[in-house]
Amino acid sequence: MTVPVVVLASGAGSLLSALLDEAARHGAAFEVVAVAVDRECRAADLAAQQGIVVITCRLADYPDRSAWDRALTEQVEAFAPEWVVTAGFMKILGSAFLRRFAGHIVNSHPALLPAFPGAHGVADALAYGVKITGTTVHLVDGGVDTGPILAQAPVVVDPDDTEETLHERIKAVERVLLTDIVTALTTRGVVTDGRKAQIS
Ligand SMILES: Nc1nc2c(c(=O)[nH]1)N[C@@H](CN(C=O)c1ccc(C(=O)N[C@@H](CCC(=O)O)C(=O)O)cc1)CN2
Ligand SMILES: NCC(=O)N[C@@H]1O[C@H](COP(=O)([O-])[O-])[C@@H](O)[C@H]1O
Repeated sequence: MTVPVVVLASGAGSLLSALLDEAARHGAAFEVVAVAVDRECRAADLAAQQGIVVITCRLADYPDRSAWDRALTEQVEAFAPEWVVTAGFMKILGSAFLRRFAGHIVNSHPALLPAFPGAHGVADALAYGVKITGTTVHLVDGGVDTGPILAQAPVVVDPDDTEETLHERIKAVERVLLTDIVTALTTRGVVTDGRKAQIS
């Protein structure tokens, strides 16, 4: 029995693609039952091409942020996911969504949290001059990129890196790490104790 997962995305969809490849594997632990996006993006096109339901929930279509958050929550809830994965989803989820899926939202961030949180983690790390950055997979809590960390992996910064070249190398690591963690969560679950999270 596969575990239902909804993926939220906003961008090129390479992390989504890795999740879909894993879900298509014989014996996969999870199934992507829907993809939710906040804008037209390649991730939406990729999902549609593979016959997966795409939920498009644009902030501009709602009177305010709370209404958007409630609408996104209701539309995702309709698919009864066991887990929600934010894979390049570029909106901060609000209280309705966080309450409904508390403890069951996992995010991939392209930096070694708590360093460089937010929407521009790769650019911020490059600008700071770090020699090593990386990726973090974490549970989403009431903050932004503050949830309990599930896994991290390092990526060396090259002297001639641009944001694009560095981000592509980070994504290559993310695709493997996020897929492994989603598989682990959907087969073994997770135990949290304050800031600490341990996959069972
Ligand atoms: N409540 C939470 N929502 C989300 C989290 C989280 O940790 N808590 N993680 C993000 C993903 N993310 C970093 O990994 C992230 C994405 C976007 C932003 C942000 O500041 N977004 C702005 C708009 C930026 C833009 O459109 O370019 C906003 O929402 O107003 C911060 C962190 C997924 N959601
Ligand atoms: N703070 C959120 C954030 O920056 N998320 C990042 O967006 C990229 C999506 O790539 P993709 O569209 O190719 O899957 C990923 O690197 C992910 O960590």
